Amino acid sequence: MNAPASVGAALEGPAVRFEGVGLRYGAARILEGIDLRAEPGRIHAIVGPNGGGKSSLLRCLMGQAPFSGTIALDWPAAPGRIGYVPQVVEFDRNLPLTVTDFLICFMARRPAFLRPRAAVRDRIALLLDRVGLAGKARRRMGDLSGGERQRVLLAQALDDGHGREPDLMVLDEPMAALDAVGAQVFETILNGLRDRGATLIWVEHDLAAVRRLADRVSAIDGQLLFQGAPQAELTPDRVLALFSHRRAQP
Ligand SMILES: Nc1ncnc2c1ncn2[C@@H]1O[C@H](COP(=O)(O)OP(=O)(O)OP(=O)(O)O)[C@@H](O)[C@H]1O
Repeated sequence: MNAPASVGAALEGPAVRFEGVGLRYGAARILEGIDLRAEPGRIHAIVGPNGGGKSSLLRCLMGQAPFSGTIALDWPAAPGRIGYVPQVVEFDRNLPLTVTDFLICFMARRPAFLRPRAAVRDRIALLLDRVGLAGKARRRMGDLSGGERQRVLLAQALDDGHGREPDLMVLDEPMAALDAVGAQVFETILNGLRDRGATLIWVEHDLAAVRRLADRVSAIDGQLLFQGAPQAELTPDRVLALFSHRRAQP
């Protein structure tokens, strides 16, 4: 089987600017005054305590939450491709939706009950192999383990429907259920995208992984608490302060 031409091709990530971003749900102030800038060819991690607003910030970026302030994508040329790995997607065990059906919905832009074209089937096989799920194409989504489901969510973000990888990759705790091999697969994919020029914005709780992989980290708990290089910023004192931070109540 031939790999799509874009595997290994250069990517053109945008600079992503968040300026004074705020988010309220009714009276609840979820985010306030968030300023950060993610650069192409860099992995930008976002860390912070549960309920600190990390997923909400990604939802603002993806146009899924009514934020105030500015979020701008400065593409180097024409707007490129965006991949999004959400935190969780639940599937009913009785839903007759296989891994292949699920991926077809994203990649073929046509109903899953229509047989996919051979080229799409080949790309799905390639993607599943890449995330370590070869042989699971016919498994029902509801029957997958948590880690297997996370690998499928990663796979769907790696192909825009035309065999092209994302220039901007947005990931919400993609490693939460991965085993050691899955984490290794994930790290290889992340590093590969970064090395070829993608912009990566990555919400993560595993601070050791952030120190290992990220070029920059922003710590948020409703507001931006600190940001910079992970090795310099994620000191034991800073981490303790971050996770014992008490947010001001609205
Ligand atoms: N649609 C909504 N309506 C009201 N409150 C919401 C809504 N979505 C999120 N919240 C609240 O916003 C806050 C931030 O949630 P969010 O999921 O962004 O946090 P997080 O930092 O990603 O947390 P975790 O680390 O647990 O994943 C939480 O208190 C949550 O209850």
